[in-house]
Amino acid sequence: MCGIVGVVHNAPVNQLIYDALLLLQHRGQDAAGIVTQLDRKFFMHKAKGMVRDVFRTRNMRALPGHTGLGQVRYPTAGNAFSEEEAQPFYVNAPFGLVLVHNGNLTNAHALKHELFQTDHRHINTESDSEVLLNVVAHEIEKSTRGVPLQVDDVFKAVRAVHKRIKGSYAVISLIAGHGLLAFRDPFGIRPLCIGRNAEGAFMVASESVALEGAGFVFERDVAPGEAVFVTLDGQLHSQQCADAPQHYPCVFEFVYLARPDSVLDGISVYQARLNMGETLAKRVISTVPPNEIDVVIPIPESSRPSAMQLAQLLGIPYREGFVKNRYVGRTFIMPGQAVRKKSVRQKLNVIGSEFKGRNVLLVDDSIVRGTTSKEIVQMARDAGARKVYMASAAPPVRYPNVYGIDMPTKSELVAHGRTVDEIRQIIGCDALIYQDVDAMKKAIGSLNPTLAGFDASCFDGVYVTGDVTSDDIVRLNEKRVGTEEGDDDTSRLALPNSQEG
Ligand SMILES: O=P(O)(O)OC[C@H]1O[C@H](OP(=O)(O)OP(=O)(O)O)[C@H](O)[C@@H]1O
Ligand SMILES: NC(=O)CC[C@H](N)C(=O)O
Ligand SMILES: [Mg+2]
Repeated sequence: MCGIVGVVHNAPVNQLIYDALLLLQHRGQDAAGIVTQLDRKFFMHKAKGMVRDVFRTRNMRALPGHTGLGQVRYPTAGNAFSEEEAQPFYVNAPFGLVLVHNGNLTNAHALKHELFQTDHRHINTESDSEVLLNVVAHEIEKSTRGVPLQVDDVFKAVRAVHKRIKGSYAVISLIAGHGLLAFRDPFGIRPLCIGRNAEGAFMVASESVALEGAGFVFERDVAPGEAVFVTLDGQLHSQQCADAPQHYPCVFEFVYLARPDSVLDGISVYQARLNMGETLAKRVISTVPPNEIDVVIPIPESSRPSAMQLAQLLGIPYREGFVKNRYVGRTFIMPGQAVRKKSVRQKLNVIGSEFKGRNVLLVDDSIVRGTTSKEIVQMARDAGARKVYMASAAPPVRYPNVYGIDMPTKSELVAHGRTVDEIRQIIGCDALIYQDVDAMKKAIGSLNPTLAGFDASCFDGVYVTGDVTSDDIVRLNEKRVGTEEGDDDTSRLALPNSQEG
């Protein structure tokens, strides 16, 4: 996941986009970029780093114009350490296009070849988003050849794009001199919503929190497969461009990725997490008698709503036992296992008195590589806890994700090919309680019964697009492994009884 935003206004947009990106920072910490448009000229600044570091006053001054877009990147393709893969991407024809992308294409490799051989287009990075931009450019070129661009040409192009690209994509693009185009894949895997402000300006963003924070009012989600086109004078056009759209948003957005104060696809992320805490409480009762738990302690940040609800249902005190260093970012979306591991200790510190002599139930939203839980359990023991139980508001993460979450290899997932007791031994806790896959889907899905379901592939191995082959997964793995600076891939976890396949 990355965070994306686009604005069409009748006033300067640079600060609005900056503010929105700050509110989307939790979706990507690796690189950030903004493009604005004045007349027909694009102005771009992008670099590696967090929003605050990438944009200095001089950079902001150099971003004039009333239309623009931006992105915060969490790499899921290509190389996390490459500055040139920061977004937005630009091509000069047709018209001049810039594009930002949240998601991951599963056929980028084949498309890159096809673009070169058939469309005579050159891709200069390993980024799937550069491939996507070139497919969009080629299809707009085809649909408008020789005549001025009409709104229908844009939709025709998106229809063709849907047919060529596979995987997950929420996209915002600017067509120089014409307007802002946004579209979402036919399964609506990655989120995208539209808002308007009092002056009639439009903002399209990954999460509703970005709209609200920038003074816009949420209007609606972009539907799966739908394209919206906002002309430079502020006219909004929209059309369904997919043949058989079905709504399967990524369940991991609700588990971890999105901010709790966002509402995605009609579901409050906060309420989804409360509901998961409720169903998790039932699982806890059947594993550890509640009278053997003295205190419920969340692992900051994302697990708090679930832990709070769980504690309330069990009638056990909810206490803060870990203090988060607010200057350390999210560890899961950091590139490289070595840096992730070091960061857990830098990020979280114990309040010893909450652990000493107590049986504690630690609650996290998810256990992926096990980096956090392993460290945290040890920290609880070092602080004098008698028994350390661990509960995860999400089920075991057993399968690679190919739709924009950086867990491409089975071997890095602590739950892959292991029983819960084997995972418990690795993490080092006295009992380990996981959410159940169906219970999770029901807990979140009950908040919007109109959804067809969820992409929960990392939990159940079902890839909703229906076209992901094991070869695709291997290829996506190859692209990622070995790209992580300072990574100790083979020693990621000290696994006593590995059954990796
Ligand atoms: O098993 P792991 O591979 O360690 O991944 C899971 C952990 O990573 C995330 O926390 P993160 O620090 O990224 O963000 P948060 O502050 O939002 O909880 C998540 O909330 C879990 O705590
Ligand atoms: N997490 C994302 O959405 C990543 C977008 C794109 N695949 C990249 O790696 O830059
Ligand atoms: Mg966490």
